[in-house]
Amino acid sequence: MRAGSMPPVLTVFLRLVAMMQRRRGPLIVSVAAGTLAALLSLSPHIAVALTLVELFDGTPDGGRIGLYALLGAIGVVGRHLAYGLAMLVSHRVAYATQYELRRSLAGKLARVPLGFFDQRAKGALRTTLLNDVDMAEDGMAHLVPETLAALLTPLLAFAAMATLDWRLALLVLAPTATGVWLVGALMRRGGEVTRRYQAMSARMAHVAAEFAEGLPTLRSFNQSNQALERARTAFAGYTALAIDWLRRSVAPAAVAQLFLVGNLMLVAPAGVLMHADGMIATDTLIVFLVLSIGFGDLFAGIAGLAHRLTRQVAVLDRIDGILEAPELPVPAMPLLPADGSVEFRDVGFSYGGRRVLDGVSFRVEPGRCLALVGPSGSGKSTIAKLIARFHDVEEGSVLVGGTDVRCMAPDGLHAHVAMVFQDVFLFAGTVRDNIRLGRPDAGHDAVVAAAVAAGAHGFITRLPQGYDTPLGELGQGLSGGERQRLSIARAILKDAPILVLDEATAFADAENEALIQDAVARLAAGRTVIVIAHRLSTIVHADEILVLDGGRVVERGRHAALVAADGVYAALWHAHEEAHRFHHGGGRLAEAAP
Ligand SMILES: Nc1ncnc2c1ncn2[C@@H]1O[C@H](COP(=O)(O)OP(=O)(O)OP(=O)(O)O)[C@@H](O)[C@H]1O
Repeated sequence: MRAGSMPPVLTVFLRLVAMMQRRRGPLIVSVAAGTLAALLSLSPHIAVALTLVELFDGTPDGGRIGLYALLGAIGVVGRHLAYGLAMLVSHRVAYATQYELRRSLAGKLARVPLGFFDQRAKGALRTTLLNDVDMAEDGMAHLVPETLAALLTPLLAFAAMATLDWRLALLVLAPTATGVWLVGALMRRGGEVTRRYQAMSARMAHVAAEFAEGLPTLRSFNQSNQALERARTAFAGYTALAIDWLRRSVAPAAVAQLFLVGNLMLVAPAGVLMHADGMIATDTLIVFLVLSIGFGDLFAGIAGLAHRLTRQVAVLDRIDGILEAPELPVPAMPLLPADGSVEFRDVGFSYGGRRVLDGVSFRVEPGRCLALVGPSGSGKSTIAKLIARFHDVEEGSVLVGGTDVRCMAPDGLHAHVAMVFQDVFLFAGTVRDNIRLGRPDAGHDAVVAAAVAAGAHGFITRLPQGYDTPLGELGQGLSGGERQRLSIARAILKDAPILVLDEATAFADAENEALIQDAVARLAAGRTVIVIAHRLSTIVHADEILVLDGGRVVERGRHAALVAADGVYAALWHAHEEAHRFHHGGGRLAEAAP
């Protein structure tokens, strides 16, 4: 937490207030109405006190007693009206702030480097945008006004009591103040436990999701016992932590609660002694006895409020984690790419201090094909991502169309580069909308032409509503190959001069593979292609092959020369030939590039 040694409750409170800062006026109205409501909650006590005073007077006046009863009743009604007003105003403020918060989060996500999404699970982002913002709304609508009212009301009530008799007023306050201090101490200790509790909940959610999604695969490999064990451990850990937390906090919380409402135990004997000594009048004693009961109630909710505030810590941390994420600097006068070339000049790059690319240089002329080959983890995908500026390089430079990507506006760069990755994202919308992501203003004919070229038209027309068929979330109901062909149709429609391709056929079946290779060949024709090759047969005609190992270029050249050199590539090639001795496909992608 940034606010140093400040107690977490206070920091969270101030952060919530800061979020609502722009709506200070309505916030003040809400707090004032909430305070009034809490003060009016004392009205029955005051009515009872005044009635008792009247009764002990010797000559009670029925009319006056009736008036006190009426005032008490009006107070109760007024309390509910004031509370309603406080909630109405604070919810309006909170919902408006929540909307702005979601808008700034979404806006921020549109500006952070694309590499930002590598590091976090998509589920976590969804949780922050939906659940965390909802939780923050609860914080803003309820916790801020209620906490302020819960603190202001006793202060005002105390001031009123002090005008009657300051000594008794202090006695009313003493146990409550001790209780508040205890609650604070409890919260400081509880902050760490709450964090651990939330981390454990997140871990349990992760294990549960993995368990539910992975169970079919695990069971088919007879490995479900292990997963079951992992899930059991997580569930047990969660329960143990919850019980530990309960054990540590219940007793101190009960003691704190006792102090918060225990003022009558002090005021009653002290008041009676003072009355016997003639230090206070009977009226004053009655008023204090009755009010000290109500005064304790004013504080009763404060422990609950403080606990709910501490639970906001993780929520606000996650929201701030997004809002404060660094953005890529965008040039004031962006330049445009001049052609379809791609060049790396001595590029060095690390992920969080771990070096993954070192001194990588190459140049692909417009319309040519460069293939990236190498073992898993050698840096192929990282090179592909740096072309689209998912991250900024640490050393050297990446040039697209002769222009450093850091000198371009993101829109300009993305219009110039199409990426087709194995991990196809389809959103809930029609097939047409999904293809149109490539060019939102494209007409029906252009969409169909792209689908035809991508070999997707056939299966689309067999769908119940053709191009208007709504796709379930993430394109459920389509096969892997069909999803890939939709993503190729998208890229064809986009018609960018540079294509970065993670060779998408690795997991397709034989029929799909042929279709996808044809589609990719049509997509690649006439463009600059940088392909991450998993199957060497598809890149034998590439203009240059870059062999990577541990983030360095260890060999480079054309296929024939590399095989002849008898180095790393030749070994990979022989292994490939061995594995595909009976396989006769391939060679089409690189043939398509001139
Ligand atoms: N977002 C990330 N954060 C941290 N490390 C990463 C990240 N992405 C990749 N890496 C690491 O960087 C190295 C290079 O990864 P990269 O994905 O570029 O390799 P690759 O050659 O494409 O591998 P593969 O063929 O398995 O896809 C790997 O060691 C990988 O673990």
